[in-house]
Amino acid sequence: MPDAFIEPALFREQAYIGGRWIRSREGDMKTVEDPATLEIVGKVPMLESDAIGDAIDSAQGAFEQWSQTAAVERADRLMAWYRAMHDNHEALARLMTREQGKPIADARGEVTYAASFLRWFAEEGRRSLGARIPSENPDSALGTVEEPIGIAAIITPWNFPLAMITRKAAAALAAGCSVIIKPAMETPFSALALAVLAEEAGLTNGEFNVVTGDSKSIASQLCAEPRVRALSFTGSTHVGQQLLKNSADTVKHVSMELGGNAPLIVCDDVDLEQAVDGALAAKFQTSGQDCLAANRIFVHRRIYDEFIKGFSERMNALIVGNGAEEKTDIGPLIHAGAVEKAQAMVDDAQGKGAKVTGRSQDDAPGANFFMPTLVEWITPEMRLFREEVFAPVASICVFDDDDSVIKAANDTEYGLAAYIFTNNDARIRKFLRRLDYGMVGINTMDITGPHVPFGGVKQSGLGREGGHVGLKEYLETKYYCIGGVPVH
Ligand SMILES: NC(=O)c1ccc[n+]([C@@H]2O[C@H](COP(=O)([O-])OP(=O)(O)OC[C@H]3O[C@@H](n4cnc5c(N)ncnc54)[C@H](O)[C@@H]3O)[C@@H](O)[C@H]2O)c1
Ligand SMILES: N[C@@H](CC=O)C(=O)O
Repeated sequence: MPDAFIEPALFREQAYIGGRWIRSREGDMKTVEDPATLEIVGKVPMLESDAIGDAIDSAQGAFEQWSQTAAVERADRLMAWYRAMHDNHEALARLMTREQGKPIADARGEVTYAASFLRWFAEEGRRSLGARIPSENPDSALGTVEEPIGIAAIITPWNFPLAMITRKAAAALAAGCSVIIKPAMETPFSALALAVLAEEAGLTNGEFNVVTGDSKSIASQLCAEPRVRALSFTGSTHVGQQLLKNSADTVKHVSMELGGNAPLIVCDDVDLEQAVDGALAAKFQTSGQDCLAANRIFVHRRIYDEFIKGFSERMNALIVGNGAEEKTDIGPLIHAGAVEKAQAMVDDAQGKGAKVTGRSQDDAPGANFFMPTLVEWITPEMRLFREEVFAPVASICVFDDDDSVIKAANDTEYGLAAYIFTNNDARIRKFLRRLDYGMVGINTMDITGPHVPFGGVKQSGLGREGGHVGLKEYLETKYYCIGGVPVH
């Protein structure tokens, strides 16, 4: 049984398939640990392939009905689910902190963010409009209708255990698709809590399924299945590439939200306090484990010393601890491997001449914690320049002019988000045009929400989630031509 921090009504150690709660046939379970304390949170079933087959059958049956319901009825279900999330806001946040480790304030923010997609797509689903095409033949009427694509398989990461599911599932369900969710096995309980609330909202016929088990084999089965028409993945570029290959044989519609390597550029004309605030938030939110995290901070040489002074004072004041404590700013990393990777990347930079400051790692409050670290004089041959560190490590580069910083910022295979801090309008226009990224924040790092088209270019992904275009990922345009219709 979970401890008192977790609301028992939302806690399920079973998968949710076809409106039923399912255990594994052989009884195999996977243990989930609290990354802060290493205590066991609970266990989830390692489903066998026949259970995944059941999920596909249920989703197909559900699709045939759900796709035929009125859009307003689907909207009502999504709004009921939205309200259920709000009624259970604190319980969802606590469960997330327990299994993911993020500070409780961040978890509360994510619950609000995750629920916002349900409301947005409840509204947006009613506007999946077709079009009339002016005919070139006086006897024909031409147009398009938007049809739901079919079953959508949704595979999500551990860093945003609720929002990465609702951003996809709400769009798919609003469009008329049924969904099969495979959450990260580090954070399955948030997904299962979402299923408890989906059940309460009346999604009980296989429209919404959550399966747990071996990620690679479940993903392979979903990719190989022709009835699964869409695959929407959020996670690392490496796994995304594998899933793209696996989806080729059944020619699925794929949406990929992959890794980032965001540059954050601080020009010499800025309000320094605003830039320090923005850089701290862009780096340390979600304890640095965010696809939008500023992975490389470029600071103009003229303001370098002043920026570093303000940034490091504030960084060293961040409170590192168990996310369940209200005062915590930085929680644990997801597992020991993430700590090892961050240390190896810092060591690599130091070995190549970078300057490393910050509190000693000996002060870390547990095995999975990484103390906030500042690494200066980062250069392109260092791993911290090339790879996502996914830890509270701030990598700082210096620059002298606009052209060189734009070139350096674009010198990566990633292209998710970029940030600029400047008060010069001409510079804003130039950077906006030339930064090769899907999303650009100007004088802010607060760029997301249900209403925006979220997504990256290059190896950061394919497609967009959220906004009006988010619905399109789950719709096929069907063209029609009616002959023998005289046009008056
Ligand atoms: N672009 C975005 O919107 C966005 C949002 C959040 C996270 N991310 C990215 O996600 C990454 C961190 O998440 P992660 O560590 O969970 O990523 P990951 O790629 O390791 O895992 C993502 C999902 O894929 C599953 N998975 C892992 N290995 C698999 C395999 N071989 N075959 C099939 N499925 C497999 C996991 O169980 C999980 O459900 C970072 O790169 C981050 O930038 C991107
Ligand atoms: N912070 C992102 C998720 C990336 O990890 C978002 O806002 O969707």
